[in-house]
Amino acid sequence: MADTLIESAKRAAATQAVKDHYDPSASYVGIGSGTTIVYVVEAIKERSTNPSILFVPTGYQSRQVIKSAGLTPIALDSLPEDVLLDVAFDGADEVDDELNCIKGGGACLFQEKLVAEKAKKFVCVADYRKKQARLLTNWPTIPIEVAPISVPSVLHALRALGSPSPVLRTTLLEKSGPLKTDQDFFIIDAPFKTLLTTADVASGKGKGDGSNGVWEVTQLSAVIKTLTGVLEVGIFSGLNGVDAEAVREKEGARTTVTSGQKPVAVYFGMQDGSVEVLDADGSVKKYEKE
Ligand SMILES: O=C(CO)[C@H](O)[C@H](O)COP(=O)(O)O
Repeated sequence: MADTLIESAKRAAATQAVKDHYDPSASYVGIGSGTTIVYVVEAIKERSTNPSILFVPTGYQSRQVIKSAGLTPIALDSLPEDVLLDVAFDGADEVDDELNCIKGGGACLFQEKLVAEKAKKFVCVADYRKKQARLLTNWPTIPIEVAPISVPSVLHALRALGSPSPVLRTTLLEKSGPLKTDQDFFIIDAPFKTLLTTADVASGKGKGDGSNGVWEVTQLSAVIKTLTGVLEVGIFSGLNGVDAEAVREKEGARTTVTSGQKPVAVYFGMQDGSVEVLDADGSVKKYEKE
């Protein structure tokens, strides 16, 4: 029963997100990974009238989902450097009040971040379990993609940063050893205390610099990213694509490398069948069950 509720919530959120953000005249659309994205692709398929749209996957599973729907995948690195995706859809493991996300539950965080950053707008789709005021409330760990040889040193550094028991993720069949990502890297799952938002820090709820083991989302992500051997961190924070573009327009060449990785909107399928949308501008919209 709970499972049916969760799947209906995912489908409702995906259908609404596609209705609001998928333009059938788009050229390039990013498609994330996980179970929720399957409903996004299903909804896109229903609306797609343009066979020339190309879909950019975030890994093996995502590519399979695109192909099974009869849509055309294109690798991210086949695109011209200056081309942006019109939109990218993806799921998340947890999303906070500021639209910061934890991703990487399915081990695809590196390519997911590349695709989110390449999109004019990244739209996140999730069910009600993922909606939490602060990250690391319900979802227990930060997924971190690392080079295999760096595992002992990264585990050691994470403990020093305040993660009590970071672990190397294994395959479901534990005896098969560590799970390998699409890059042939490994994943470390690191628990931390519940993360502060930037608003928490601004209002004096803590420095968020790791003192007493308490981190703010962006500061923790930045510190982990500096560890040698870390390819990417499963925290999507900072600017979103629309804000990043505004910075580029205002400041020109000096900041052309600025890219957004946060969603512009998150669609949550709720238990009562409605869909709640958190927008980057702080507004909340509700679509009642159809
Ligand atoms: O980040 C991801 C994979 O690395 C997924 O988007 C995330 O785990 C959500 O998955 P699901 O839709 O199955 O709950």
